[in-house]
Amino acid sequence: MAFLHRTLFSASRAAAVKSQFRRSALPAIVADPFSRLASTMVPKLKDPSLFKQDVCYVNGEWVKAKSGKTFEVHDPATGQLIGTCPEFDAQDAEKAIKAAAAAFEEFRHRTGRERSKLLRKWYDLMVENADDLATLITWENGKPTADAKGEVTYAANFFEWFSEEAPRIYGDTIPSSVPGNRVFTVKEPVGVCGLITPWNFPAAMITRKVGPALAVGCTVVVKAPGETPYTPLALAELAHRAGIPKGVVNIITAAQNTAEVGQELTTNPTVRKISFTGSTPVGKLLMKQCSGTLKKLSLELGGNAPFIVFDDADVDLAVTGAIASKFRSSGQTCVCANRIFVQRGIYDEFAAKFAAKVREFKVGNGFDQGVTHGPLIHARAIDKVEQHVRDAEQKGAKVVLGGHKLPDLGPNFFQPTVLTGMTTRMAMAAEETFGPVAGLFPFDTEDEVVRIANSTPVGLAGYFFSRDLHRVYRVAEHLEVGMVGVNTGLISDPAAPFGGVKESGFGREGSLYGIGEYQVTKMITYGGMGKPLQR
Ligand SMILES: NC(=O)c1ccc[n+]([C@@H]2O[C@H](COP(=O)([O-])OP(=O)(O)OC[C@H]3O[C@@H](n4cnc5c(N)ncnc54)[C@H](O)[C@@H]3O)[C@@H](O)[C@H]2O)c1
Ligand SMILES: O=CCCC(=O)O
Repeated sequence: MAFLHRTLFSASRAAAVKSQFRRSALPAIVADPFSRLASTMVPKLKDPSLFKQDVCYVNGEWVKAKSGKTFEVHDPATGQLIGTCPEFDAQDAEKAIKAAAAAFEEFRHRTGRERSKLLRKWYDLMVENADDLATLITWENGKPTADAKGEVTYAANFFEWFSEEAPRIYGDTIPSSVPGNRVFTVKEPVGVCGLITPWNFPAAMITRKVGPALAVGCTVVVKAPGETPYTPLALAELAHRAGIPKGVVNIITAAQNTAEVGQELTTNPTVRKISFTGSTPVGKLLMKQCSGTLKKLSLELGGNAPFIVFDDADVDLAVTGAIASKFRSSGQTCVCANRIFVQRGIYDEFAAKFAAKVREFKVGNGFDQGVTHGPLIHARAIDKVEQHVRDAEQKGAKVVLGGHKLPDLGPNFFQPTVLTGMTTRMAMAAEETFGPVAGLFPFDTEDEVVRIANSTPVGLAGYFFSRDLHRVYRVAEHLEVGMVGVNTGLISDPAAPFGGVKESGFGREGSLYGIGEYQVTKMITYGGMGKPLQR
């Protein structure tokens, strides 16, 4: 666990990130894929063949969109073109679904041990190619290299975890209430799965779904996010090298056609399961679309995490936890602290220590040395952050630190911001900011803060800091969330069930619970059994 935390979260601050940018001149090994972009800033890959341009991975082959259409992908730090990707449409997606359906007939009958070995091989390849995967993540997502490396480790660990689960899929023997009957259950793979993932963890959100799906014998069509398609396509290349049979993993891309491809995945009767990570409005739409064919569904949606610091907490520990939870990936994770509640007796001390830590951040291009926080993903994200800060300011909050865009760095950069004097009338109290803005809300009593913490339609993660054992149990039990961090701001772990309640969705990813999301339970009754032996 400690290792995971180190790799995931503190690496960006600790490591001196070596700049990987080169301008113009490209050595021979970086020949084809980058050649037409030679005048832009191009990061160096050790293995350039991991950069897949203009092709998706379907039925074990690299294919273009039937229409020939492509969309552009831009570096969020520089705005420069990274490359183009196929604009798949419903027909292209249908081909991928057919490939997955054909592969399912064979793959479902492989033994758990065989599937385990395939996942393990894929894991090994991710580890071997970690530097290149991290480079792709930083390039298209913007997070600093050290954080991107942390994501690769986190992502690969889902394959490792589920490779270990694959050979251990058990059913039950059930005592029947009917004399002579024998009742068993077997766990079967649900079938072809449509997996739709967001840009904030270009690798980990995919492996967290694909790992359990393959472990139990499902086949998948992954719709990669239009903002960050190259990391998923590199994963597809590694799947190919790992010997994953053709059609078992298909990775497709779309930007403008996203809704059309989503419609195909959610309405095609061959697809038996949809797993989606993204915003609550899109999750609701996909659920509606799935209702026509009653697909099994997992929805990992938006949050609005309360982070509560009681006056009996270790303030320094709480500050460290709040920094990690709030500013991970520049605030762009669904489990980031969104509302930081601090009990009045320690409010000023906490605010001062917290702001001092934020002041140490270095914002910049994720490839640059010493940078701890990168850009946001796009202009829409910047607009939302700006709106939340201005709204809070107008309603009386004090901007202690930051509060503005950083146009000198690029259009997608925003200052890490600390606001004090927050109240529940402000937009940040009700909406997920998804950016580097920490609003500190004062509170007086435990009852009050738990009531406010729960007064939101979503419930993904919640955190609190306290040294009172009774309070620890009480508050953990009363928070209406799917995941609670007590005296820690970091809860993500492939071994732990990840998921929400209320409008944060349902289903659990990672852990042994993650396996069940891709299975159906079949009950078999054998009648007329159990007669006594004739002596
Ligand atoms: N609970 C979690 O595990 C989790 C993880 C990451 C992000 N999120 C949430 O995601 C949101 C941020 O990401 P976003 O703004 O990109 O979310 P989004 O819902 O707009 O997009 C997420 C993914 O869904 C795809 N998508 C969008 N509309 C679609 C449609 N009609 N049909 C099919 N696919 C469609 C997008 O291309 C993208 O790949 C936040 O609310 C965040 O909390 C949740
Ligand atoms: O943003 C959502 C996922 C974050 C995580 O897995 O820690």
